Amino acid sequence: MQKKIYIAGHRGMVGSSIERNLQAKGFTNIVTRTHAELDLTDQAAVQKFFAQEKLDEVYLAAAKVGGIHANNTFPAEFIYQNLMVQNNVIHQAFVHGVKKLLFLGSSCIYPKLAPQPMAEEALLTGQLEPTNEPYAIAKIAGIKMCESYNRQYGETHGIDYRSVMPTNLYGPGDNYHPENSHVIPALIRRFHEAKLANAPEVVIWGTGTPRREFLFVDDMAAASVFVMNLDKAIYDQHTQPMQSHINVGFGSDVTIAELAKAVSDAVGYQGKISFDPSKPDGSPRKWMDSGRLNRLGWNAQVGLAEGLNRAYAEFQQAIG
Ligand SMILES: NC(=O)C1=CN([C@@H]2O[C@H](COP(=O)(O)OP(=O)(O)OC[C@H]3O[C@@H](n4cnc5c(N)ncnc54)[C@H](OP(=O)(O)O)[C@@H]3O)[C@@H](O)[C@H]2O)C=CC1
Ligand SMILES: C[C@H]1O[C@H](OP(=O)(O)OP(=O)(O)OC[C@H]2O[C@@H](n3cnc4c(=O)[nH]c(N)nc43)[C@H](O)[C@@H]2O)[C@@H](O)[C@@H](O)C1=O
Repeated sequence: MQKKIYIAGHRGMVGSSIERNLQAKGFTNIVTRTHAELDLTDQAAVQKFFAQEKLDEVYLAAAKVGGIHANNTFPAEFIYQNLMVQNNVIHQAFVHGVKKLLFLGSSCIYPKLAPQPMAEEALLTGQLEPTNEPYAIAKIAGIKMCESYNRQYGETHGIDYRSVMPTNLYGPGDNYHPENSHVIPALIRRFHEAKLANAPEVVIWGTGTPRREFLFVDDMAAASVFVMNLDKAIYDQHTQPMQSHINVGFGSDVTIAELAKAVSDAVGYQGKISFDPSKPDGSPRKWMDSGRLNRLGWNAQVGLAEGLNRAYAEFQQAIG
């Protein structure tokens, strides 16, 4: 019989891509619940769900997610909801005999001024970026929770809980909210609306100088499935019990000004691009060292220009 796999957050950008990836590989025994059907911050409901379902594997892609403005404006929601979701899912997975779990963290776990590119060893070596510190603290707790359960129960209970740290993601299923989204969906919407309105100028938040590394979501899903299925001896050989997370990046980064030009090209907007330095820049740079994952045999496939074209096509479909 096929293993029974739960994708937490299957309606989100990454969770839906993981579901498509697994379906394409022939997996049919996939369990999902919408947020309305199962609120993962509700401990009793999560306990009941795991007791009923008897799962083999869990992809934990449900989280409270947003861009720099949302993180800065709703810090209480970001720390509370993320800690609750991951505590409930990881703990109930353990209690109900789930052997394999993959936790999705974020590149914002690393110090604001970490040496670039940021290797896994940079974790907990310095101050975090203030705009997303509460979210980052929750994500660090998730990594440490997986590691702690492995250390205490790995041998006795045969569990193997892993963590991947995605860089900034984009693609089909993204959140295109004008204020609360990440930069790529925000700019796709802004340039698209400016093109339709023949607006002479589009304003980009911040100075345009921060650098970001962008990964297309289907690459992230492929990396998640790859890491989940790595042989334990190989995974253990490339990680350490208290340094077990794996970075997932594209390999190179761009400035926000360069990104804005690339998005305007993808959308076909021909007006002026200007910057509003009164808006926060966030981290100056978050370029990940993905050498650990590359040595394990995985590399990103979708470049930024192609990924932006695909994201814009999906955005146009989504808005009808
Ligand atoms: N997008 C990015 O750039 C990055 C994402 N990540 C991480 O990747 C993972 C997936 O992110 P992404 O797909 O972009 O996020 P999305 O917001 O697209 O998806 C998250 C999903 O989780 C669900 N969810 C949130 N809270 C709950 C809850 N209490 N109970 C049940 N379901 C819930 C959401 O449902 P609903 O919408 O109904 O609330 C949504 O479907 C997250 O862990 C995120 O932190 C890491 C780095 C970058
Ligand atoms: C993935 C990551 O996402 C968040 O961090 P972030 O990397 O700062 O992500 P962002 O996409 O929101 O911004 C990237 C850069 O882009 C600039 N920028 C310009 N114009 C817009 C704009 O219109 N919207 C947004 N959001 N940013 C803009 C913005 O000022 C910043 O310099 C974390 O909180 C955390 O959640 C996390 O892990």
